[in-house]
Amino acid sequence: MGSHEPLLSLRHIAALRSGAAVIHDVSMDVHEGEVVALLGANGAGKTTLLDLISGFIAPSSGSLYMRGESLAGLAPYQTFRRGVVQVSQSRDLFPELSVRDNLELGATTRKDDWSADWRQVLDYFPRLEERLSQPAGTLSGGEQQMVAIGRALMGRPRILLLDEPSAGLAPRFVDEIRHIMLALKERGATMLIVEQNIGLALAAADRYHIMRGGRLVHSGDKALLGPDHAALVSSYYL
Ligand SMILES: Nc1ncnc2c1ncn2[C@@H]1O[C@H](COP(=O)(O)OP(=O)(O)OP(=O)(O)O)[C@@H](O)[C@H]1O
Repeated sequence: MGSHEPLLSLRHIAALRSGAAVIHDVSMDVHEGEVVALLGANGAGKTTLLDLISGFIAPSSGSLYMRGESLAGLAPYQTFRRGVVQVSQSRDLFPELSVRDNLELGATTRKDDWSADWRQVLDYFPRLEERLSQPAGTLSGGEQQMVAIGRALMGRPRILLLDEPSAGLAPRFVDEIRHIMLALKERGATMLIVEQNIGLALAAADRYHIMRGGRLVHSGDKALLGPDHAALVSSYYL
């Protein structure tokens, strides 16, 4: 049980959706402070894998561990309390509630003082500070994504799962997402990032896995990828 024990560990995970096998024999580790990109075409199983880690779906076989403790049978709120925080593609904001209330919801289960995280989130996303009393539903898609990420950070995640944070966003918001990923990486955050934008996914990544048909078909170190990385990575999608 040294410091080399992974923060998150998946072993031979399989899963069904509506009775069909969609994840097959996936094993992977994410270490503390590591950023891992999960790549692959639509339908490869990336979201399902994040949902398995968060406890929204139970594996049909295999095991999941957080620091050596099994996550089997835990409900999503229990994995959340262990520090697994997912920002789903749908963002799941409360559109009628203010930006402030949406952000604070991320900290409701915390007993400690979260004021430093509040300050940090507003430093990351200054445009949210100007909109704190606005209903979240009135924000642009990019701003809503910032609220979703900010709310996740208010929970002080041990591992942040990001599902396609740039999907549908205008280029300037994609740049902001890149900036925030790099800033989080700089501060030692542990992240598993699903992203169709390969360049964005790899910007902060240490390692990557490519999924196809519910399996990991290729894995590697970002540092070993050459300048043609997008072509190389996408060649595994087909
Ligand atoms: N609720 C569901 N019921 C049945 N099948 C599903 C369900 N959700 C996903 N699937 C199927 O599971 C497989 C994996 O889907 P998943 O959404 O995990 O892929 P993905 O790689 O995240 O793709 P995308 O980028 O489109 O979200 C696909 O074949 C998909 O059709």
